Amino acid sequence: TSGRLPPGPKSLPVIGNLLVLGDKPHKSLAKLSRTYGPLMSLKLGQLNTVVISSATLAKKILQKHDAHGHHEAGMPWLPVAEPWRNLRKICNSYVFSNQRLDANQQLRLEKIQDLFDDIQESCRLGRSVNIGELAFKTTLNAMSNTIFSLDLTNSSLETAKEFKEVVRCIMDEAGKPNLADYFPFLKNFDLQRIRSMGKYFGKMLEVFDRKIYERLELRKAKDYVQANDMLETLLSICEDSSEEFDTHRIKHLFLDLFVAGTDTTSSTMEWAMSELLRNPKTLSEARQELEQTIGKSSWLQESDVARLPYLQAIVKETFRLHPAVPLLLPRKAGADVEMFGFTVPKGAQVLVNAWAIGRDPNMWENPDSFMPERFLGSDVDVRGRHFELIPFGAGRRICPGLPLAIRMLHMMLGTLIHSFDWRLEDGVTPESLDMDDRFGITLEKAQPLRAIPIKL
Ligand code: HEM
Repeated sequence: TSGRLPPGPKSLPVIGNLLVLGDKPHKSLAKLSRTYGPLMSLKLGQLNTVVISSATLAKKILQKHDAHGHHEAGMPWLPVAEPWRNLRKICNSYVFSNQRLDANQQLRLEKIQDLFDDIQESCRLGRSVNIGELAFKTTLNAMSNTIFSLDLTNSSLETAKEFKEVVRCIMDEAGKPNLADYFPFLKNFDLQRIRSMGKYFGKMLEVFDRKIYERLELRKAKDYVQANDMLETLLSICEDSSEEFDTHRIKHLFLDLFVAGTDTTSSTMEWAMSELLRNPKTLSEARQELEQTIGKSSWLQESDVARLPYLQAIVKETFRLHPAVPLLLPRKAGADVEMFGFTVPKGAQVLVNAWAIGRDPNMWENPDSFMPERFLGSDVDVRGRHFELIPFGAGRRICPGLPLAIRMLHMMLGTLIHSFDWRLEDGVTPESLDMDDRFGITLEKAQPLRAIPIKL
């Protein structure tokens, strides 16, 4: 191998290119890639980092299987979350499968109705609402309902057996009960047997059941707006409950399933509404579609979404411009990888700039404009098959919460549009609405969106 690194800016000793990142790394990296190309290398501190900024290269890196159906693409990327394979398996087959989500959609609809009631109340009082906060509360509640509702008592024997197998497999792997300990939804599954697996396990289930419910349901959504706050809460539950809890794993699990799911979904909602308020014509077209498709007075159901192409296009367009996780999750090269004559060295961190890819002028016409129409009659979706639009990543690390997030977004946004008209606060016009973003755990709006609901 030539050992030649992909092109990139000159780096300083010790800190490397850390300074070029600034507080909006997705933007600084996109800008740098216009100079150095879609395969670019930097040094973040001592860490070799390769940044991918085109759909073509993202496809190469993220796809597990190559086009010819060979088993592996042959790229030795170390999955960062290897121990989570089993968690993912559970997620995919039991928590977020379409069958399960269809079965418990009523539980989410209840939370959508709460959302409606909250807005209705503000309507009556003529007050503005904080869209992100409302979306946050709704997502969090709908998500806990979804995740904790998992009840295998009604499932076929086969499913139950399979599930048991997965649980056993997880426990064998770690040599002691651990991962499975933290799933409150296991309470519905052969509880006696699980309890008998250890004091540790049983105690965990009890504590989590009681405390998580108390805290998630009763505290105000804004208390959780900071991911760290959520984390502190969870850690404090663990700390004052037992000396033995493996806080590291708990941290991961809940970060993954709650913080990852809640902040991302609610901030996407906030972006979508912001774009609609900036584009009143789009908003009214979306409302027309809803009225024509489901009528003026009925509730939007998850099953209606398939018949609402314009609403779907709005959600896609929001994902394109405002991917909640703009750099996806970092990958690591497990060995030297040759690419287009360059070497991505072993151990290098690989970032995929989904934000830059969504705005790549080579892929998108008028890349910076909000134009949902571009998706009408196109089969491009966000499920990891079209690499110009990968807000959920792609390949085997693709976001496991995608099916839930998609349902929640269409339901929340659809309900907001279908049931109310919206006005910006005094002094704010569609043109002057602040669309600045802030890079953090998720890419969120720097200025929270407030809007005034009006009864239709
Ligand atoms: C708009 C909503 C969401 C967006 C944009 C989003 C985006 C992402 C992205 C980009 C990744 C990394 C994928 C990669 O690097 O290839 C990810 C991972 C993950 N997401 Fe989501 N997500 C969303 C909602 C959710 C929800 C609702 C949940 C759970 C209820 C969830 C749970 C997770 C988990 C557990 C991972 C880690 C997977 C792993 O490490 O293998 N996400 N998400």
